[in-house]
Amino acid sequence: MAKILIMTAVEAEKEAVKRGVGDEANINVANAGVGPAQAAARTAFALTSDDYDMVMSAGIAGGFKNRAAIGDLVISERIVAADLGAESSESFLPVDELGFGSSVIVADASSAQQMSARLSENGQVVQTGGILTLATVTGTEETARVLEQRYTDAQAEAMEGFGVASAASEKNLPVLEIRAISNLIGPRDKENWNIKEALATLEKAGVAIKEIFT
Ligand SMILES: O=C(O)c1cccc(C(=O)CC[C@H]2O[C@@H](n3cnc4c(=O)[nH]cnc43)[C@H](O)[C@@H]2O)c1
Repeated sequence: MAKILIMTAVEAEKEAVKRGVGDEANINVANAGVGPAQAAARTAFALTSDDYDMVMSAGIAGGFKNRAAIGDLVISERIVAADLGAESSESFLPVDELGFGSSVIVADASSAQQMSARLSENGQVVQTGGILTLATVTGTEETARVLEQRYTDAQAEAMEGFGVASAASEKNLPVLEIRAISNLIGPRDKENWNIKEALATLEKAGVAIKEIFT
């Protein structure tokens, strides 16, 4: 049976995933902390403790307006470091264009497809596409529109996926990011974040992971 490591940012996300996954011995859920740097460091450390076959980054996220709504689940096709690069007077230059590696990690297509099919069967609204990783939560309409135009496949943004995926890639492990939408990306308005609904969606994703991988 495949051994899976699931990294969440904070305790509430970890508990939601665990409620769905239950006590399966082949699935470990751990906290990565907030942001890509801590997530990469903690994932790399967690990967030294066991022989894992696959890594997932899971949690709540912001959804791009008209692409992913609150309560939807977004499953990654690409995990994108959206602020890794350089500004120029004309445009943002991703590291790829600077010749310093890649800002994109391709997600495991087979598990993405299985997760998407299982959750859709169970009535969950699922979106697939790019999930952006940013060290700073987007807080203006202007930045949201810039990101939408730059990443036309992006459904959601969060803060850990590329860090988790980078650690997995160092060990040549397949990786998947799954995000339950708690808020729309734009002007900061935490009172309108529906964390309860997003955590309930995350729990359903945990159930699907258990059903598929055990
Ligand atoms: O306050 C709570 O009860 C609570 C429960 C669970 C999670 C939180 C968080 O604040 C998690 C932070 C985590 O969420 C991601 N996130 C969510 N929305 C966005 C967004 O619009 N842009 C970027 N990241 C977002 C992110 O990965 C954070 O690490 C609170």
